[in-house]
Amino acid sequence: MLEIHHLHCGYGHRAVLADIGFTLREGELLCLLGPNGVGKTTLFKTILGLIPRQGGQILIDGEDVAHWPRPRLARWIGYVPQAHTPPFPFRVRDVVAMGRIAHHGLFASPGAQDRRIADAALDALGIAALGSACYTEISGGERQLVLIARALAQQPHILVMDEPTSNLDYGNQLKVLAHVRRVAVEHELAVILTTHHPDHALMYATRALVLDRDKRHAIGEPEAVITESYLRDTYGVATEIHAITRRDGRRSHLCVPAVG
Ligand SMILES: Nc1ncnc2c1ncn2[C@@H]1O[C@H](COP(=O)(O)OP(=O)(O)OP(=O)(O)O)[C@@H](O)[C@H]1O
Repeated sequence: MLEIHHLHCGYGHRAVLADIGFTLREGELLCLLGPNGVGKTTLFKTILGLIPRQGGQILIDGEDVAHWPRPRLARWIGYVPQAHTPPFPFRVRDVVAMGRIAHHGLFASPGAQDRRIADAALDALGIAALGSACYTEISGGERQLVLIARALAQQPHILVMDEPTSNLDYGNQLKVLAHVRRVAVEHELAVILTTHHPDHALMYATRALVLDRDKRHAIGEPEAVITESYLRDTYGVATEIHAITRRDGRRSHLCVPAVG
């Protein structure tokens, strides 16, 4: 669904990432891991057309998006930004309904069906009770959940999420990742998200894309690319990655610090 070929990203003459390539298929959840400042958000902004690419191709459904008008791109890609400073004190329910703008245009009011979709997104994330609250008066974690609900209400084909769990409590981190994973499978949504937690990728991702300090990248099954040597070389910490069998019999991998 999304194909990235030899993509070069950066700001003006400043190169940040070079020669990035990967594909993202429907139903997939791709986790992007890499150290602070390596260029994860820059990659997302380039895919979203928020900054011009420095080279390469970004194809959606086989077509280069270089000259796509913004509304067409918005019908395909939903975005959950890293941080969001609310400009106006909208009600939470209205912020989520804004996700429907991609389908009807900026000046159309959301209809009953749009309201139902927005309310269902709030409900699915366990924040239906916040619907009437003022967006500027809820906590950072609640705001993050609202932005995720807005992106899901948009019903895009591709969902790009920049550290969607960074402000969430432990329970909400797991609930959001499990929900997004489920939506990806059930609605053939292609998801790419950044996280700083190897376990998020090991537990929930279908594939992982890892960037090292030299900005080289590797993509593959999470346990194939998130290795003890990658974590040691990239983050300077010793870890152990263990294969586990869960009580329901499913196999998984977990990363634990190797305490010296
Ligand atoms: N608007 C900008 N103009 C110029 N350089 C920028 C701009 N925004 C970010 N950068 C630089 O681009 C590099 C990559 O930043 P980016 O935000 O993409 O990193 P990141 O991997 O998302 O980091 P983090 O994990 O800390 O969120 C950094 O060196 C940063 O200083």
